[in-house]
Amino acid sequence: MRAVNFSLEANSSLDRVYPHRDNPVATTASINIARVGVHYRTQEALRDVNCIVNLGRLTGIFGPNGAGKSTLMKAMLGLVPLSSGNVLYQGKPLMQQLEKVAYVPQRSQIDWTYPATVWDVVMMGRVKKTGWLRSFSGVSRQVAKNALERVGMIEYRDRPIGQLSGGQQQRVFLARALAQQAEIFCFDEPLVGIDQKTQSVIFEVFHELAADNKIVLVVNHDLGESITHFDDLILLNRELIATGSRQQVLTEQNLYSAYSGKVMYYSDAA
Ligand SMILES: Nc1ncnc2c1ncn2[C@@H]1O[C@H](COP(=O)(O)OP(=O)(O)OP(=O)(O)O)[C@@H](O)[C@H]1O
Repeated sequence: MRAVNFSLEANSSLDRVYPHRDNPVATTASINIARVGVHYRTQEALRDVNCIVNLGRLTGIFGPNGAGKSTLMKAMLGLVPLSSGNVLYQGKPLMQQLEKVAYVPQRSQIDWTYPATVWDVVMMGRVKKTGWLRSFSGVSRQVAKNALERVGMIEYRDRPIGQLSGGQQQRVFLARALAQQAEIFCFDEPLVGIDQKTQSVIFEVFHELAADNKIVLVVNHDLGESITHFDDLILLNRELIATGSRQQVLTEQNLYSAYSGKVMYYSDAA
């Protein structure tokens, strides 16, 4: 596994644990999630969530099953309605800037029987730049080719997506996200049901995107070693339990609060 830099932020831990509430540290380039609540009919899925997603950081949304992780991501992107609060990016509602977002939903929400090749799927990532009725430019084709090469899937370009393994399918959707040339990358459970090679490729790309000053937000539930890849965490259980750098969030107390009891997690503390 690659070496991970565990340096702590300059801010004090209290500043970072609830940054939005008490010590706003958001820059205009961050995503600022303020007092977000979501209801599904009468059921409250999220209550009063306040946090910041910083650019240039790999941020994970963690929490137990049913904690509202996917709901938070969907609410940010307008895929489920907010019952309270707002989500701003660069000081303006994120929902009015969705052309800046690449979103990869959970595998279970994708129709793998859809008759599309790997190439078709990645070119769909260019539609926002090109428009539906325009033919794709040479630039778009080159961007798509580069993206497929980046994830090691170029030789599968003519393969129907339904004929790929889970890991290969995830890499194709990662390539589609790259082809979008977005500012904000949102992935819902990209590590579920994938092989080790795909996991390595995914994290390499995530780190490259963060190093390129993109916002990279990932819903994940695995508290194993892969958690060490994340710079910042948002720990949820229907409400915000903690947020900040990974080291600040991964405390026994926070995990106890989120998981209602003792939980095993990977610790990189010395
Ligand atoms: N479309 C929906 N209609 C009604 N309830 C929903 C809907 N989507 C999610 N829920 C409920 O909202 C709560 C939060 O769900 P969500 O999928 O956001 O959690 P999660 O943390 O992503 O869970 P998991 O790790 O199991 O995917 C759950 O109780 C879930 O059953």
